[in-house]
Amino acid sequence: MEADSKPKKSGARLCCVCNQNRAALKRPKTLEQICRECFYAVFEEEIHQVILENQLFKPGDRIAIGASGGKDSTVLAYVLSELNRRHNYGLDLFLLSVDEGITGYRDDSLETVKRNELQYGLPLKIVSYKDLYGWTMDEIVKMIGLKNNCTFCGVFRRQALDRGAALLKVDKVATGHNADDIAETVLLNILRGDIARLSRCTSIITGEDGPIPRCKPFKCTYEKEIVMYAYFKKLDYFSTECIYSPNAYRGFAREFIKDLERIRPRAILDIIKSGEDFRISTTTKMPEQGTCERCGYISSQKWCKACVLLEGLNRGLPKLGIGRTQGLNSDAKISNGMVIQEESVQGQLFCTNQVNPEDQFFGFYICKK
Ligand SMILES: Nc1ncnc2c1ncn2[C@@H]1O[C@H](COP(=O)(O)OP(=O)(O)OP(=O)(O)O)[C@@H](O)[C@H]1O
Repeated sequence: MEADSKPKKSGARLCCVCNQNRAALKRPKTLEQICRECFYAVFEEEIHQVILENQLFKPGDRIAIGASGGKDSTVLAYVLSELNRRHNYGLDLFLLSVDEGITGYRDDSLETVKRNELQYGLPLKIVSYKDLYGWTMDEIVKMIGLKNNCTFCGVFRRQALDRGAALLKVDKVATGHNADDIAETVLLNILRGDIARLSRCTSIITGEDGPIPRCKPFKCTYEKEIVMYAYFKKLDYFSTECIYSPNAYRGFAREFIKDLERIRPRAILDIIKSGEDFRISTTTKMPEQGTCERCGYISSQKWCKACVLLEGLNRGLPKLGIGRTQGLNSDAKISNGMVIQEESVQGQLFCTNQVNPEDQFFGFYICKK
């Protein structure tokens, strides 16, 4: 009889990486049986390689991590701090949070970010919709209901992150968008017939033509692995879904991808790859970037989307900015550097040259009536 040279451990499998320790989990991305220590190592090393291959950062860069308190951005803050120390990236890292004003959701998740600030020793900056736009999401939802509220939130958050990043004077914003998020967005853009957007959603760095570029170090990182990492490392994160996000269409795309992943884990990376290849072959052009005549933020239209949405809110016509924005964009007139609407408006718009010295983009404020 042949002698069994393998260590006997009551039916336990060995880690396929170190061949020493007992496997503690099956890696969702590769289905390999792996021990915890090796999982941490491969998880972090893959992110490090993505950062190097795509030259996401330069020594001396100031980087704001978009910190929502959720699993993705919490793991991102933790892993980036670790890699920065381990590999001497030479980065100055900051946490940047946007308070959308959602009671029972963002207020709680911001408490988590405040703890992360202390746990990881990263300075935190919080900017709020209320201060920037005069409206909280609670107030917006009260006015417009649940339908379409994600449009307001998404547009405002994008600008709010840029404005917070400008206050921190950072070179780049890193967000926790993961491979599942990107695959989902690829599918959604295809389903909407919006091939032109595949370029932006699959790019690991975006906004290089805008005020502050963004990057996604988790572009190739699977959501399930992020959850496992956070769980095993006992990271402090907030795990409730937004109370205002009944985005059914995205939900279907998400479920579809999860089903595909169960059958074939590589499907997630393959969808992203398909999105990238579409990008190469498409001749569809994105609109040219200019600046919003009202607030100075980047825009391909006369007015940026946030100004159009705000105008609707302030005029008590919240649907104004949903869908096509052409009307408002052709209505606005400029007089002495101020934007004047032809019709009388319920909520008046005031433009001012008194720019907050710390704020590079906005030279106006809007008073809500
Ligand atoms: N309120 C916010 N403040 C700062 N950054 C944010 C905020 N909301 C989202 N982000 C950034 O955008 C990324 C993607 O946001 P999304 O809303 O898809 O959340 P998510 O996939 O649940 O991520 P997370 O688990 O980090 O909340 C986040 O990982 C984070 O980096």
